[in-house]
Amino acid sequence: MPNPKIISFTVDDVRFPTSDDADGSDAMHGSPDYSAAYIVLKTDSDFEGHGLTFTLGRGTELCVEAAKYLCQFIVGMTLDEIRGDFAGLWRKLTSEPQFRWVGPEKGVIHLATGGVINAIWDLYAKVENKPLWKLVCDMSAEEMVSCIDFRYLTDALTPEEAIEILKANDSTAAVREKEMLESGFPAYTTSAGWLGYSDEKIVRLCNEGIADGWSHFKLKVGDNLEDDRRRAGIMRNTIGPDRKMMLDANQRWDVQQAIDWTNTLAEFNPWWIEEPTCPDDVLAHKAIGEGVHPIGIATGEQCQNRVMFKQFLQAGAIQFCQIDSCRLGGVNEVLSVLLLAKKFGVPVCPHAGGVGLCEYVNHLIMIDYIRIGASTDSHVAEFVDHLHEHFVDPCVIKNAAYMPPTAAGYSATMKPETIEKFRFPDGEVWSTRNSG
Ligand SMILES: C[C@H](O)[C@@H](O)[C@@H](O)[C@H](O)C(=O)O
Repeated sequence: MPNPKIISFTVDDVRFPTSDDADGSDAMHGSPDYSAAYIVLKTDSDFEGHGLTFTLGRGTELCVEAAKYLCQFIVGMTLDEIRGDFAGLWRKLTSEPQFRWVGPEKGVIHLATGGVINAIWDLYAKVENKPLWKLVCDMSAEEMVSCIDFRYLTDALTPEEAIEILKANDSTAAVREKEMLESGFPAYTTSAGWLGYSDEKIVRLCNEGIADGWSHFKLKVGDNLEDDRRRAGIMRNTIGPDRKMMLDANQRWDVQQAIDWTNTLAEFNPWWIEEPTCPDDVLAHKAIGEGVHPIGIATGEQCQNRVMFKQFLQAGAIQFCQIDSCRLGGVNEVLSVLLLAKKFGVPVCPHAGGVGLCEYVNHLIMIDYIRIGASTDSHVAEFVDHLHEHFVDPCVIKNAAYMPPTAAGYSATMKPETIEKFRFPDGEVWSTRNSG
């Protein structure tokens, strides 16, 4: 097996201007420019590792600087050295004394950790000539668990319990892998329900979604209650009584407001309310859940790290666990949250509304289904239909299901022409705007 050594890196700020009809618009962020700090690890061979952060607009500048800082620590390391103690490297990066203070394990520095760690996984999978999901699914339970830093987790999950969870699924994993290769993992669409869309556009997109086989639709809410009642009614009427509708408030409310607003929309039979309040407030989610039952509580896209997820799960504060492939510190930390969710019996429904997130998530749901969660009951992964054309290995959706990626790596590689055109500030798209 080749053993490339990381010898240098580049980190670019790649930004996509908001689309005219406001794809991506929500109650807290408006219609942002989707962006990425795009990391390329270069080696002494032809192999490269590519990773990215999902960021909005100018926030990318901070992620670029943080990623450059972290990359310094892996230059000079061989892949064998990294995989020999992957949890050790993860601990080293997240515990770096000069930078730990600006986290720890949250915000810009943790987004950058995720980007760098995922670039290493991309390199690792390319060297093994496997898509990332297959690389991880082929690991023994012990190997997989050795990638995880269990610091701060052992009151809820020990390495021994994690190994037990994985081993209990071993004998049936091959059947699930075959099933994924044949029919894929169930997905839901957010693309019909952005806040900036007209009523007519919601109806048209829902009808197109139904024709394409979608059975789960998400609606952004939280800006104006009357508008939300009208829009939720339109979506429910268009998709009919049997398809699922989910609501997403992007952290807009305080506790009582969240309860009242959600209950006003209860007549439209939503399945979950997502991010009703501050993403760090475990007890508030618990209280909202009690106040809106039987509507479930979903959160995770801004859940900082495994420790926060641990508390949401321990407190019974969420009914849907929305891991985020870029917010968490890479595959290593994602694995720990998948295992925690399995232990607490909460379905994992990954967040993917961002650039590159669907491409990453496609691998993570395969790992969860084949080796960890092992169920599609109430498990459904987000799909957002824009910006996939910039990726060399874009996700594939068939009959409203994610199909397992087939190319080697972790699917974050962007097309060279995309980097050239959208790099900030000198790419064609931005230099023309800036001078205009
Ligand atoms: C700013 C982004 O578009 C978010 O609105 C998006 O990630 C969203 O919360 C989602 O659930 O997909």
